[in-house]
Amino acid sequence: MSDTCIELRRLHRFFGKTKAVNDVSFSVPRGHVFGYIGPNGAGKTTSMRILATLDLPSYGDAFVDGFSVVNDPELVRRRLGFMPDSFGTYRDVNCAEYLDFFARANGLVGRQRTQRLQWVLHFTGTSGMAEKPIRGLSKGMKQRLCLGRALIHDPAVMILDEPASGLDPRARIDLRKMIRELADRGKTILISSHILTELAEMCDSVGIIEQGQLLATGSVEEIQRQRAQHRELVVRVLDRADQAAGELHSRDGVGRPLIDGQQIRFEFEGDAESQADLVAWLVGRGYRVSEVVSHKKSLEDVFLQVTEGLVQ
Ligand SMILES: Nc1ncnc2c1ncn2[C@@H]1O[C@H](COP(=O)(O)OP(=O)(O)OP(=O)(O)O)[C@@H](O)[C@H]1O
Repeated sequence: MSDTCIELRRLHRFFGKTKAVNDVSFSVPRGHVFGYIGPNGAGKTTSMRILATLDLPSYGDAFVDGFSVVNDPELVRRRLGFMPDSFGTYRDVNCAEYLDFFARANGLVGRQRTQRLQWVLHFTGTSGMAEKPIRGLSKGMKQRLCLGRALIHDPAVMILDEPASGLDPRARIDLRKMIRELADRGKTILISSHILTELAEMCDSVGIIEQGQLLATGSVEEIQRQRAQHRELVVRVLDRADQAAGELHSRDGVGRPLIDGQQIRFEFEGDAESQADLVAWLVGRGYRVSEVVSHKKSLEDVFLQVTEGLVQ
């Protein structure tokens, strides 16, 4: 069994002039949760639909458990559970009937079907709702049921398109726990969101996409570390702040300084050592530095810095 379970290889999908997915490549190892993050219209759903064999690439290919979505869509479908961003549920059937229908559609029979159904109801916490009609379920419960539907044939790979959107905080935490547990049981999961912080805790790695292009991939820590080279510094001097700001601006790695009283605020590109060198240099130039504050970028800042928020 290969260690790579999901792979996008130079994937392209154009709709007329819109480059919805524009040369995207990445791979996800077996048992990992990969967060696919980007603003509206970035190309997440389009790539996920191609992985789920609901659409074809204009160019390039994608692989699920080693099988090509272009050449072996049937084999891909058997290995994959897809949860679209809006999942149709039938209002007048109950939860058990709904799941049973999809178990049958996936070819499960006899005891195997009954056992799988029981397990899915139990795992998704919907056992107590088994006999209840879907129309009375809360949004959180519907999402659990939809996750159950995607899980019913015990797929190796799960593709979840914004499953947390519209959920309350408690339901989000529950969803996160279920996804982590599925990964711990060996499933490989691709999950999308607009919000990096929503996925950061549960993902082994993330990919940030905007306007069809992958801007960054790696663990959240790696992406944060790369970007952490950019930090905001606030330096307070006791006098001559204007002059100090002018001198600072001429230094490498210093963005345009803003002056607020005796305080100078600027973007600084460098590690802790170069920050210490910068302060020593200021002191060496005769400025009396009374305070230095370094703001590390939050995950949201990192996301905003990577993407420009462009929508096509
Ligand atoms: N069938 C289609 N025909 C034409 N354009 C499309 C089609 N599907 C998607 N697009 C366009 O492709 C781009 C990417 O859309 P996509 O739905 O993949 O983005 P997304 O990242 O999933 O966004 P959201 O977070 O809003 O769901 C958008 O500009 C969208 O309008």
